[in-house]
Amino acid sequence: MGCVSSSKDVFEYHYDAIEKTNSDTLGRILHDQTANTDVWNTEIAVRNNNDLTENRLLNIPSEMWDNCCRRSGSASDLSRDTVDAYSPINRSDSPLAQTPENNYMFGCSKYIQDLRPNPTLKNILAVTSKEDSVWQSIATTARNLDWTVNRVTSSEEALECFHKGNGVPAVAFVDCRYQNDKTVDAHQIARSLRSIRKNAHVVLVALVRKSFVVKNEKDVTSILTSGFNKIIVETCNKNVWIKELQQLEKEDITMRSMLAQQDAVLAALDKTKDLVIITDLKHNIQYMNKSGSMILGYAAEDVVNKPLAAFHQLGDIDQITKKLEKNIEWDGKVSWKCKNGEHVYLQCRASPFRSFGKETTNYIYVQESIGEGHGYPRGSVPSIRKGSYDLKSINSDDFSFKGAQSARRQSLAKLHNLPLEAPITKVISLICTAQENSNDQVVQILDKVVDILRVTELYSSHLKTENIKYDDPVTSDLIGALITQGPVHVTSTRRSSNDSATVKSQPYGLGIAKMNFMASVTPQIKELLDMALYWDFNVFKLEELTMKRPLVHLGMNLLTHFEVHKTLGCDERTLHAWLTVVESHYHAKNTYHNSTHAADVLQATAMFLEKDRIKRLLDQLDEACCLIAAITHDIDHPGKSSAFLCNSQNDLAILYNDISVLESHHAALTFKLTTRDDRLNIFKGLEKDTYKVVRQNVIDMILATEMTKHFEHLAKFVSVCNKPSTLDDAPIDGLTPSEVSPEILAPTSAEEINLVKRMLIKCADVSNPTRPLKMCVEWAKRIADEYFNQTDEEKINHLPVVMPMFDRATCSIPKSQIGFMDYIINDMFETWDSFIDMPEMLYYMRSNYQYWKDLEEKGTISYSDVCKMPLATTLPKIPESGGNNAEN
Ligand SMILES: Nc1ncnc2c1ncn2[C@@H]1O[C@@H]2COP(=O)(O)O[C@H]2[C@H]1O
Repeated sequence: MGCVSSSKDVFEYHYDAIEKTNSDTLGRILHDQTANTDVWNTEIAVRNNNDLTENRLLNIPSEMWDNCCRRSGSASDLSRDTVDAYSPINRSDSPLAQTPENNYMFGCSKYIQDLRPNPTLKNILAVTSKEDSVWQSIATTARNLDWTVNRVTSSEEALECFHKGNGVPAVAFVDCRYQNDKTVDAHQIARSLRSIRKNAHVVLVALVRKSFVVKNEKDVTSILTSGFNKIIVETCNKNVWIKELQQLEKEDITMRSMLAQQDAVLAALDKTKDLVIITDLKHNIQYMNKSGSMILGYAAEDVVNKPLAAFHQLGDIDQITKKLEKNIEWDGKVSWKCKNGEHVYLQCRASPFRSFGKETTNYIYVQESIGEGHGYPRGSVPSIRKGSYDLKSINSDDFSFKGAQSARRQSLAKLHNLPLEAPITKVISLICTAQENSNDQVVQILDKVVDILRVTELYSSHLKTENIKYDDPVTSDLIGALITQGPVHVTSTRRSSNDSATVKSQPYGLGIAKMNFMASVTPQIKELLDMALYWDFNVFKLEELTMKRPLVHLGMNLLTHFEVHKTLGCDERTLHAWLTVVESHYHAKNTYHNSTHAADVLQATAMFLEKDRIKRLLDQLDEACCLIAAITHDIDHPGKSSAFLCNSQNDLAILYNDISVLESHHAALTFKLTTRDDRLNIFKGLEKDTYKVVRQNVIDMILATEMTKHFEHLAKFVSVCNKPSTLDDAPIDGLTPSEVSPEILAPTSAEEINLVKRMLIKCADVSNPTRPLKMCVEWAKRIADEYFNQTDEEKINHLPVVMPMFDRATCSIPKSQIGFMDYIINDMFETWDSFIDMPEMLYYMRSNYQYWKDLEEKGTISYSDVCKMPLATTLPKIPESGGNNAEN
């Protein structure tokens, strides 16, 4: 049997396919682009005694029969001049429209043989004005083979049969032997028939005289191009008709069944909510279903034959197509460009498709159906999606819990129909849609998911000391205390008689601010401040050199470096006065929460602000806010935790209703102090609206330092901000910034920038474990000391002991540091480093961690042990130095 091809290599390919598939009905056509005329150049290969030979038979003008595909008969058919042709697969009105580049093979015999033709299709219409012995032979043979045969005598009657629509014959035999017969006009019948889409698959057979085929190639072409599929030479030999009819049944009618099924599949694809795209091997779109058109907003003609990449938002289309070309399925999120400029981000499965044989013929992209308004540009999803929340069909079993679930989902469905645009309602809708087609187990799990999502504090951690399994009790105490809001719920409610929150250290007084503050500092301090923008800056040395006034010194240095006074429109004198007053409101007696800690946080903040990524994101007003927040974030810290203040019913806890007590106080006091005296009011020069912005920003950042919200802030930052930057030059996952979708790019919205600023101050606030070892250990001792003081005071005053493990005599300092780093520091700083790129910070973090681990292995190391210990001085140098070496 044969195949059709316009080029030798394709022919050979086809030859191979025939051999591999044992096909006896393969067909293929190539549009001949080399010819000037628009023709379908066809060749036929014939298997004859297992040898394949190639014959050129016909060139068929494509304008007459645009999707012709020719198939040879068997060798014996050819010898008796039977020419078969069929063309049903690629009608121009088919969505899979044929294109010059696009070649379709079809008719793999195995595939066809597997398909049983619909018996109602064994239905012949004989169109002839003369019922002679040839017709009788055809009719009798056909009826013996269980065909239904009807006869009409004119073109009009024949067309009426097709146009009526009921019981359209599968095969029409048209008598073409009498060229002058006006009652049966073969060309008119063929053309009228083919002009109606539903008749595209009717097999039209021309009954001709032998002389017609032998002598008249032009007429053969003319008959075929008018729409006939087959030309059969007249004969009364019933064996020939048996063979023809069997062949018709086995191949042509089956092909028609296949095509009907294909139409049904295409209709189904048009009805599905999923977005379906089919491409050819060159990744040009051949088909997009109606959902696709509606979701993306393109008409079929906008996309057909266009490269898929043109509708793709991400630069990773190459990765997808490369996988497909290796015959590997691809599963993931794809961002498609809509006609209106928006884009939709859909879960997509892309698969290679083999029509037959071993070679891929197409690629199919199926995008997960998602509910109304979820991911689609607004207004672009038409009523096709209506009813997608009809949940009646889900689990209509009589189990009562299912009934309850169903009712719940129905009420959720109602909720989704409200014009709510909140992301969480979209997410819940998506889940409900997913539940529609899920099994009971998945439905129950998704119900739980919905329950979790319904709580408002989506990002807040629900970690509770009672349900976290900590490695050791010190960690449990520390992390539990840090992340738990409000008072500790224990029986004792006795109020502290010695409420340290009311005890403030004396302010230093304003003094006389010099215009050139730096000129007044000692050379030693000046030298130290020259290192203010290095990560190993020694803030303890500054504390010592400035007699515990590091904040004013470092503050003046860094605020003028960032020209904060210019941004705020104030003079240096005001800046100095303000810093002096702020520093005076830090409690020098606190071992940790004193102005040295504020200076340390300020220094870390300034370093972060110097990072390229941050510089590109923040403007000067943002920078000023960050620095101001860092300076004031712990102002008037009593050296006790919020929990302590709540438990002791401190005035601040009462004022702030046990909610974010300390952070609220730091923020409120910052503005109270700053604005009550013009001489230190650094905001005095700001416009009203700008002041509002600054106030909001500073408050937001100070409140962000509250550790009970740590996981909430971190999760938000990770989910929203930790993406590649548009402005980064370095390739991101192999993509250049221009190839990366805007939606996965660096944050730009005000809210996203806020998340970055929150993360920035949070990291600065707890950066001490990422400092050089000497400083890291000093901070660890200081915070532990402060915790011990609190425990002591709690015990003395019979208050609930917030962190009982933090007992000066017994607490293991390495354990406390390992716990703090395991739960709070390591993940946060890995995340932050991946955003700002600060290798020295990570280097110290990791080596300090190892230091604590090594110590821990030696057994319990108490506070006094750590105080006595000489520090390891042989730490390896950091790969890329962030500055001088504080170890020295
Ligand atoms: N090295 C450390 N070890 C244990 N806890 C710490 C350490 N550094 C900071 N913290 C805690 O983290 C908290 C961050 O917010 P605060 O400054 O209010 O109080 C801080 C301390 O309670």
